[in-house]
Amino acid sequence: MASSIKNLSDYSSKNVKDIKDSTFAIVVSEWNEEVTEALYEGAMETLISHGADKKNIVRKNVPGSFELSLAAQWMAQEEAIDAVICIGCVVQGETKHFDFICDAVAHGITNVSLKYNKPVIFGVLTPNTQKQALDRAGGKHGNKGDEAAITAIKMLGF
Ligand SMILES: Nc1c(NC[C@H](O)[C@H](O)[C@H](O)CO)[nH]c(=O)[nH]c1=O
Ligand SMILES: CC(=O)[C@@H](O)COP(=O)(O)O
Repeated sequence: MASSIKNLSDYSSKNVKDIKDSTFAIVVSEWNEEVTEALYEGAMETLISHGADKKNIVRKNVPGSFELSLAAQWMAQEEAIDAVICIGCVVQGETKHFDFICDAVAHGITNVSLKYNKPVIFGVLTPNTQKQALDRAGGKHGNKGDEAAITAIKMLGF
């Protein structure tokens, strides 16, 4: 369902797990920093508003979204981490580079979650334009960071 129809920040909080003792790693890509910082803030606000303790949330930065998979693995292998949230924004350019990054990150993050048997959330925007990115980082279509955080919480309550 397109974000234009379902706002990324609209979700049900029914039966959400108590996460006061849950630990989260948030890995943030530095590419498109204006967007990824907004996504990070959305994810943090959502986790805290649902009862997460700031001392149980660790943030790590990576240069770009392509590096999210390895960083997610480094965090997921830590027994103390219950869930990993990956934050990035890959904007279509003139070449196929966009396709390779998006494909690598989607598959890489999925593989980490399956390997370590814990939620590793794909909080990565893949817009065609910077405007589409901003619309999904706290703009008219909500905040992908909110969606990523509530997804992590719901998966912990599976
Ligand atoms: N163009 C974007 C990139 N490119 C950088 C790659 O993610 C990677 O860091 C580089 O290829 C070296 O391995 N990254 C983004 O996150 N967003 C982009 O729009
Ligand atoms: C997703 C990218 O790496 C992209 O921004 C690079 O732009 P270009 O394809 O024009 O080199």
